[in-house]
Amino acid sequence: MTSTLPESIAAVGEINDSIHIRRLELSDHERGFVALLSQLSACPDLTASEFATRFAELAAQGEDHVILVAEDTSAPERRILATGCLFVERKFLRGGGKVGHVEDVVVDAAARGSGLGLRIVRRLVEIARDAGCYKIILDCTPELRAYYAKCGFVEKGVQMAIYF
Ligand SMILES: CC(=O)SCCNC(=O)CCNC(=O)[C@H](O)C(C)(C)COP(=O)(O)OP(=O)(O)OC[C@H]1O[C@@H](n2cnc3c(N)ncnc32)[C@H](O)[C@@H]1OP(=O)(O)O
Repeated sequence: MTSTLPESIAAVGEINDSIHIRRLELSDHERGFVALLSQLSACPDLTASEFATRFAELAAQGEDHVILVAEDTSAPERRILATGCLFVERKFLRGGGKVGHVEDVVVDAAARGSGLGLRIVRRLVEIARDAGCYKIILDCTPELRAYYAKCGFVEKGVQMAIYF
C-alpha cells in the first residue's frame, strides 16, 4: 500500500543523487521507520500487523495526514534516514480554515547536520501551504528554536500540556 505525493511535491522529490523524499509506505516498517522514531521519543517496535493497522488508519485521512520519509536509494537496504509529519486540522474558524501541525520530525543521528531536517520540514510547509492552511505550527524544546527558525518559523505563544 503506497500513498502518492501531490504532483507539485513529487516533482521536487529528489534532493540529490541518492536521497529521496517521499510519502511513508507500508514496507517502511522493514526499513527502520519505527527505530528511527525511537530516536525522538519512546517508540517500542510494532509488529507488522500493528504497523499495518495504524498505517491504514492514517492513510484513510488522505491529505490531512502526511508522513514524509527520506530514504537513501543507494544503500541496498534503503534505510529510512529522516521523517516528519503534517497533520491538517479542519476548523470552523476563519471561514472553515485549516491549520497545519508539524509533528515527529527526526533525522537519524548518523545523518544529522547535512540539511536533511531542513529539507523535510520545508517540504511539509510547502504541502501545508498548497493544502490551503492559513498557518502551520509546532511544539518543540527551547534548544530547537534556532533549527526551526532556520526552517522559517517564528516563536509565538506558550505551549501547555497534560501528559497521561
Ligand atoms: C515538532 C517536532 O517534531 S520537535 C522534535 C525535533 N526532533 C528531535 O529533536 C529529534 C532529534 N534531533 C534530530 O532529529 C535532528 O537533530 C533535527 C531534526 C532537530 C535537525 O535535523 P538535521 O538534519 O541535523 O538539521 P539540518 O542539518 O537540516 O540543520 C538545518 C539548520 O539548523 C541548524 N540546526 C540543526 N539542529 C540544530 C539544533 N539542535 N540547534 C540549533 N541549530 C540547529 C543547523 O546548524 C542548520 O543551520 P545552517 O543551515 O546555518 O547550517
